[in-house]
Amino acid sequence: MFKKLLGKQVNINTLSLEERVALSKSEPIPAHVAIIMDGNGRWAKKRAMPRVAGHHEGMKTVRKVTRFASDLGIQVLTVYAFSTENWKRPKPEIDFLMRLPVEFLGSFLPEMMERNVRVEMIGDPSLLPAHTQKALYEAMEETKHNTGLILNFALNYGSRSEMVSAMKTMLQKVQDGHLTMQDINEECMTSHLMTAHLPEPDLLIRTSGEVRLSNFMLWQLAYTEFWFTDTLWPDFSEENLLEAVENYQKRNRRYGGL
Ligand SMILES: Cc1cc(N2CCCCCC2)n2ncc(-c3ccc(F)cc3)c2n1
Repeated sequence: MFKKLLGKQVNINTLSLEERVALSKSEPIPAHVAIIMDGNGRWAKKRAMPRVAGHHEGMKTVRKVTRFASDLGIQVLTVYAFSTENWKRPKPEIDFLMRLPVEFLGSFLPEMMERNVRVEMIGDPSLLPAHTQKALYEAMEETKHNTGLILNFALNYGSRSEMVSAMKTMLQKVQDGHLTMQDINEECMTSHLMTAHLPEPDLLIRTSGEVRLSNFMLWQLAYTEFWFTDTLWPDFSEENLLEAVENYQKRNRRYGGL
């Protein structure tokens, strides 16, 4: 890929990662990047390892990508860690997955504090085990004043249930006289979603070659640029994230206009 540098066309494949980062930071960085982290089971299967080994490696990739996103100046990184549909998986796998937030936060929280990263979540935490909820709430409480990257975990999250919940709240407000029918519009709906305080995603990345949304942020992704890669999530690198951002920066977003 070629980029303009000081008036000259530069083949970025000849540059170091650091040089490409510096070049990328001279153009608009996507404020909000959302990632559907697929391919963990396949990664493990390719190595004749149990599925949970892929999930554990995938957790390390979350740490690596968080560091790089923070260095790039991305403001919000939303990662789809557990969907409402994932409860259908075998119990031992769910039990393992529910321990990953505890391990991640236990080991990475000090560095996130150093990096001024704020931990947030979207989804319904009430069904998560007590130890998972405890780790989450403690991390959100400890990082709530941080003003750097927002690391936003989608946990027990499903977009359709999020939208139904928003509609029920708006309907209740109309019944209670706190809203009128005229108040109900796209902005009102957006303000009743779990992501109301966040910018809409500028870039969605999905790994492992799957090309679908899987009930993820369906309302919020209306004008988001999509970037799909065959790379399995545990193999996803800083280079892959940079490539997605460079590709994003080449696109001319029209939001439906000309
Ligand atoms: C359920 C689950 C699964 C999970 N995977 C690893 C990444 C690939 C996708 C599925 C498996 N990861 N990775 C990190 C977390 C996490 C969640 C909340 C939090 F506050 C800190 C870390 C996580 N949670």
